[in-house]
Amino acid sequence: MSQAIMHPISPSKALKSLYSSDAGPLIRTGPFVQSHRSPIRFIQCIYRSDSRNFSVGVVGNSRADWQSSCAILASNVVSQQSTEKSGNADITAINGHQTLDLVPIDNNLPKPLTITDLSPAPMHGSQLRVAYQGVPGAYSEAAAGKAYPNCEAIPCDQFEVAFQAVELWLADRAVLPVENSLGGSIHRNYDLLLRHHLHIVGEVQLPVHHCLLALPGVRKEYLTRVISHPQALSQCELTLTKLGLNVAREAVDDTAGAAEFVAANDLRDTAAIASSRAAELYGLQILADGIQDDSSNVTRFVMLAREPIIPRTDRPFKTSIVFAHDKGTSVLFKVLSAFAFRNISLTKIESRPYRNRPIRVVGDPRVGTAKHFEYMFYVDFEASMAEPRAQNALAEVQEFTSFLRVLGSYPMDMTPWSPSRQD
Ligand SMILES: O=C(O)C(=O)C[C@]1(C(=O)O)C=C[C@@H](O)C=C1
Repeated sequence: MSQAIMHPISPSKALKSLYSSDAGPLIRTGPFVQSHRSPIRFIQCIYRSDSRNFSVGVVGNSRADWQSSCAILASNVVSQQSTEKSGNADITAINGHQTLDLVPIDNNLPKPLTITDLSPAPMHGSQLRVAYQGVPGAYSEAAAGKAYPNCEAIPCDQFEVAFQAVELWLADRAVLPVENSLGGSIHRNYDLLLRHHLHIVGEVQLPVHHCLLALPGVRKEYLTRVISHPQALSQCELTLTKLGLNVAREAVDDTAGAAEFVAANDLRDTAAIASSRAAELYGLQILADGIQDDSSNVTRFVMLAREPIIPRTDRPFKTSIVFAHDKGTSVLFKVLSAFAFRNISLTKIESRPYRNRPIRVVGDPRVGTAKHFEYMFYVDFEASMAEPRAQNALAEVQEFTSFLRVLGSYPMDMTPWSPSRQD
């Protein structure tokens, strides 16, 4: 990962680039995007091209088309690889349909995306550019480095800007926290996943080891305030009290930003909760090490890209979906049973307000009416969209839902567990 300190991208910079001539096209794709009972159109990005363009192959309109395409793509791994090795440029029509004339005429035509290409390299030929929220020394920067070693990490001042950076081709990927084992879900990113149309292409789980940082020479007794990201404050809540730090706790945008703020403003009464890398970068001393309330404190990040990856079955995959339904929470059990019957484990369920229709009024107006809150449900399950059982489960889920979108089907982070320090 690039070691240079970079300044975060701000919303105005991201927007300006929208109008600059060299900004690439904003292309949105979405497999399984279904809205209010319209037929599902199964779309898959199957070809990639040179620098700025890529084609989207429309696989078909029916679930059967999608299923057989997935099966064909999965079973063609070997034959496709050997075709490429032999230099034969002929491409078999997918699922028997003559979808596109793909015989290359010159070298600028789109090149086929190979099935092994789980996470395509940057199309501009340089280092992979990975947007994250925060400043250098933030845990999100470390997560970007774990997800994409040797990447160029691009700091952004807000989560929203990281999404825009990818959409506007300023970055190739975004790496964003979605949940922490102590602090819980990062709701903002769940809402942004729905509002934007990026695809989840991977996940990383990062052990988070917090330090209490202050200017050199400052002692705990001088402190009147501790500042950090709200997640970090909540992850260290009990330990701060045990350390006798019953002082004001103030939230700022990110942990490393808190360290930078203490250093830049020469604050001798304020400490920051951040990583040891932040201490190094901003010249602070470590007053206390490992102050998270649980030693196995882990944050889960997702990697986002403009294009989905092709799901596989030769390694553990996870799929993330979001859905809403017309009949309130009463059908939630039926929806979830679609997974239970197929022995598919759910690893996460989250609900957020259904902002299009947050309230449903029920009951008899003569007696009184109850106001039920409506929700969007986010579910992660342990299966790949290339597996028929996952496709069948989603077909069943679709029967009970008014909205269903697959956010991504991606390899699970299977890094061996080591709660030792990683920051
Ligand atoms: O502030 C940072 O360093 C971040 O990367 C953000 C963040 C978060 O949003 O949860 C990431 C990991 C830690 O859980 C604490 C904070």
